[in-house]
Amino acid sequence: MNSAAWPAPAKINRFLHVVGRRDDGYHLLQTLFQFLDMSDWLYFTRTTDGRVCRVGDVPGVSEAADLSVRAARLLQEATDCACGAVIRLDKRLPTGGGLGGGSSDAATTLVALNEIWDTGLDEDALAGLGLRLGADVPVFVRGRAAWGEGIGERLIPVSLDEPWFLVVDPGVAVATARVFQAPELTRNSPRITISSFYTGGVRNDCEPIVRRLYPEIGRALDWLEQFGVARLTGTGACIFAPFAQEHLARGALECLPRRWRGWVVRGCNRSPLLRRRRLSRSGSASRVR
Ligand SMILES: C[C@@](CO)(OP(=O)(O)O)[C@H](O)COP(=O)(O)OP(=O)(O)OC[C@H]1O[C@@H](n2ccc(N)nc2=O)[C@H](O)[C@@H]1O
Ligand SMILES: Nc1ncnc2c1ncn2[C@@H]1O[C@H](COP(=O)(O)OP(=O)(O)O)[C@@H](O)[C@H]1O
Repeated sequence: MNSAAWPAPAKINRFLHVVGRRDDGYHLLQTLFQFLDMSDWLYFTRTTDGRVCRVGDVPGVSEAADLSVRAARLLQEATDCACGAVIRLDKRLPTGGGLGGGSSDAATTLVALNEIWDTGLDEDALAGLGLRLGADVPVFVRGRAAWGEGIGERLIPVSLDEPWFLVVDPGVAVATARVFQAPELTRNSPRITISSFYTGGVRNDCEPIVRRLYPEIGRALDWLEQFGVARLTGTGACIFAPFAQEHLARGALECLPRRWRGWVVRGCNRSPLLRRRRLSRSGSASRVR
């Protein structure tokens, strides 16, 4: 039995610029990923029958589509592993919220089952497998706050300030593909260097599109802006604003209109998963099929 709890933390995009587009339609980004001390929780039981299944309901996510189940099957195939797993997902992060919950569930599954099944892949191999499941999965596998380029898979670890954040969920599910398909999306933001982040010349290029497609998110941004710089994470729906001290963020949370949900959480440069995992140093990417 391996039923210990594994965290699948949230991420935010401290900023997000769209700097181009690949031939396959995917957008080239510049972004800063940071983790939040706020997680889904996953429980794994190793079995010997080779089956991967999920127990329990996850609202809006069928077992077959669940990225944790798909990640387990991918790891199994890639390593010819004969083991199976029963997966239980305690879903805490809003789905389609721009907090990367599904991608994080996939990354935690890859990292946890690599350990539980003893499949011996190293971090690069796991990140490569993760990329097949989604653009955001590699940063969760690596677990370090990062400057991201490409579609988010070219990652340079960074050490950012770790403020408290008030994160607000306006209760709308955003379809990432719909935002990226919008004709008026800015796709040619000039490339910047990391120092621009600290001098304040950054934004989230998806925000004007999201405000138009999902007016409730615009209303939430306007509300949060009274406390400081409010920004969308990823393609939304969640938004965040930093606070220098926890009590200031909690004071703002107390004023939150009742129709929205909010959390006061700490930004972290090392993800809760990184603290939990024990990656094999001798693992070999050559074991990936
Ligand atoms: C935009 C970001 C920023 O962190 O965040 P979210 O708001 O989704 O969390 C991510 O890059 C999202 O990553 P992820 O959620 O894994 O996206 P994927 O499943 O790979 O892609 C969903 C769809 O969005 C579009 N897409 C996604 C990423 C990207 N760089 N360019 C795109 O054009 C594609 O149409 C793709 O089919
Ligand atoms: N375990 C999962 N948790 C959440 N969403 C999942 C999961 N597996 C698949 N999905 C799908 O992934 C999509 C993106 O979900 P999520 O990662 O929560 O949001 P975002 O990409 O906006 O940060 C959802 O529309 C959902 O259908």
